[in-house]
Amino acid sequence: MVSRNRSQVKDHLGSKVLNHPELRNTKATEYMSHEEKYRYNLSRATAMLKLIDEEGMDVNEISKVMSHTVSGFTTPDGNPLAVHQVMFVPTLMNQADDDQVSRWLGDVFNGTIVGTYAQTELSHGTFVRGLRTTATYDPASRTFDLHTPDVSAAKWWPGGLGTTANHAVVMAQLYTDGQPRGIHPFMVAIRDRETHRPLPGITVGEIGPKLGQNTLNNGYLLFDHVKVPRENMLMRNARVNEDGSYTKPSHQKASYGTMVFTRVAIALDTVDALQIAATIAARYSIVRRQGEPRDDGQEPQIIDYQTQQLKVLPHIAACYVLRASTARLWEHHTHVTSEVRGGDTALLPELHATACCLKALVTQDCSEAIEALRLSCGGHGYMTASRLPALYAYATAGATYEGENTVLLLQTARYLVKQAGGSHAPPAAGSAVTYLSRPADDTPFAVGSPAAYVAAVGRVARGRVTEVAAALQADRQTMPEADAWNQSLVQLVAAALAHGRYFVVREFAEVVSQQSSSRAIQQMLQLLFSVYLAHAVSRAEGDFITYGGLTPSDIRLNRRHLLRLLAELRPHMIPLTDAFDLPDRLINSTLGAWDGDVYRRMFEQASHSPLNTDEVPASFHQAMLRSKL
Ligand SMILES: CCCCCCCC/C=C\CCCCCCCCCCCCCCCC(=O)SCCNC(=O)CCNC(=O)[C@H](O)C(C)(C)COP(=O)(O)OP(=O)(O)OC[C@H]1O[C@@H](n2cnc3c(N)ncnc32)[C@H](O)[C@@H]1OP(=O)(O)O
Ligand SMILES: Cc1cc2nc3c(=O)[nH]c(=O)nc-3n(C[C@H](O)[C@H](O)[C@H](O)COP(=O)(O)OP(=O)(O)OC[C@H]3O[C@@H](n4cnc5c(N)ncnc54)[C@H](O)[C@@H]3O)c2cc1C
Repeated sequence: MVSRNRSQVKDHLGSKVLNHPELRNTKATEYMSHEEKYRYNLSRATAMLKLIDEEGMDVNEISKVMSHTVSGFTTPDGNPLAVHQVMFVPTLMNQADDDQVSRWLGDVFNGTIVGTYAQTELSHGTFVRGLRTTATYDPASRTFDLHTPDVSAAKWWPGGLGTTANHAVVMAQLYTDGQPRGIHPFMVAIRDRETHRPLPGITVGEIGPKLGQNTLNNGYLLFDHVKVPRENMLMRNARVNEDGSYTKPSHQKASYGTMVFTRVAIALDTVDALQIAATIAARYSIVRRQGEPRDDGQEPQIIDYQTQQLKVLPHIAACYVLRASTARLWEHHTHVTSEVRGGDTALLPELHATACCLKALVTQDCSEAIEALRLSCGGHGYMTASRLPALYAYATAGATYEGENTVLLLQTARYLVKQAGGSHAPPAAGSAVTYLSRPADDTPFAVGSPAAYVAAVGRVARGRVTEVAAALQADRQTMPEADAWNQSLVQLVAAALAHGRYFVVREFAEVVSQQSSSRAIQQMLQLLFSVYLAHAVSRAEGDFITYGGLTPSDIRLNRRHLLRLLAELRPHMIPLTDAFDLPDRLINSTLGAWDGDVYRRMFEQASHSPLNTDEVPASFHQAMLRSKL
């Protein structure tokens, strides 16, 4: 199938998804019960899966239909099949051997097997090595015994596990030949394929309400000595032979591959949520007029307040910059994964380090930005029907799942300090860390020069990383490793974020320089880039003085420069958000529709409140009168 660019995919989806017979008629779910919401979202998620199958979509296209933009329309309260599609299927494809793939994938694609990715336990999420579910091999029966030693080791969180999945990839501590072999993946049937009842030895259920995505259907799972055939350990990487002998994987962390993939997918996808929020806030900021009338007798559009421009416009620039860098990461992931499948794992450490820091940077920036955009819509931004609360709930979940952000930044920092100290294999050509082994870029700072800003961002990253690497090295001489590491945690996290910021701006600088289709587009990209850079400096002025070579006078100039740039960007705000190409039904917000008919839509949504059905609700007689208030 010919690969389509993002916009073409949306056009294609526009007809396929929005007009799909089982998807086109949407219902308001706000007043549904938990169970009704689940049923509604599950039936729509199933229709989407069928569509993916009928269309024969490749992974890039699946990523678009599973994206937040589309899922807000198909499964507004969370997709109970998301983890099946984004984690379970990719795990089978990348970690099952060829025999296993041919054994299971037919049933996965015909919908007989529906799965989840069961890793996190009640007492362990971050520290994967600490998981306590065991898989003990018995050569006599050629089975693994899967067991949950106590309730704190119950699997807790997996999406779709609650009531949807009948299989799980279970991450468990492997014991064979009496030896612990670390965490490995096992394909486990948890519910009967026909009756959907839990299989013997399995306790399973749903964990309860959350901040958002309540139909993601997160669940719990316990095993009471459940026997699993030897052939159900995923064996593309490590193997357990019939006699119990163990063959190591080609890379120690090969079984963590699904997490790398999902981090990349989350980074890419969270920008979609930001694009929706930015479109809503931009449109509302034009429609909304409030304040002392101006010379023309009209109250001002709120976007003409300088403070409102600062709340909205830098986040539109961020949509462009983060979209470009996460798309590049996605391409890089595809390349490295094919190398790893061919047995060459040389690029894996850096991919892991980059995926960790971009997932963290993007989810952190996007959740902060969406909250700022929600506040920019005043009271109406607090309404569920604005869609902004749900967008925030979605983005902020990304800061926790698939590796809590602080923990992921520390993984990146670990790689960076090793590179800075020369104790890691030297980076490959084109690596994102070569700047650490070169002299600092001494391009002098000048407002108005994106190249000078990029150089300063690079000096901050270099300064942060080398400083913390030196502090760590010094502490290691006087205290145990764990204490030395803990002593530097805050600075390590800051160093990893600074490195992530440098990655992002370098990638975008390249995108701008390679753009040749139109001078006007290039100028617009340059303006967006300038806004992003000036805003980045304004958010971390101390860093740019300490490490970036900026003076207090540069900082003052940058503040003024940013405000001038915002005024320059303001007339382009609507075309720039229209260019995200988001149909109203995908935006699904009272405040963010293309025609700007905000107030009529707000009344229309209020008419759905069940409390408005009767002029005097029954509760008045039942509660208020009886209690003689
Ligand atoms: C054709 C059909 C195909 C289908 C394809 C479908 C495609 C769909 C596509 C796209 C969809 C996009 C849109 C959708 C977007 C998403 C929607 C989201 C919906 C909801 C989904 C919710 C999902 C959430 C799921 C989860 O949360 S699962 C649980 C995740 N858990 C974690 O992430 C735990 C975090 N902790 C860890 O990862 C580890 O514990 C640790 C912190 C890394 C430490 O590990 P460990 O203790 O084992 O490490 P050490 O022993 O200390 O060793 C460290 C060394 O190891 C290296 N390392 C660590 N990890 C990795 C790795 N992953 N890879 C490589 N190397 C690794 C590290 O660098 C150290 O190396 P050293 O050299 O320094 O020693
Ligand atoms: C909506 C949602 C969906 C999920 N879906 C799935 C799923 O499908 N499958 C699955 O297996 N899991 C899933 N999870 C679980 C998720 O992956 C974990 O919650 C996540 O990895 C964080 O782990 P934790 O809960 O143990 O956090 P904790 O590690 O307990 O974090 C608490 C605090 O401790 C800090 N901390 C912990 N360790 C360190 C350290 N070494 N250094 C410094 N600070 C540290 C953290 O920074 C954080 O501030 C989901 C979670 C959510 C919220």
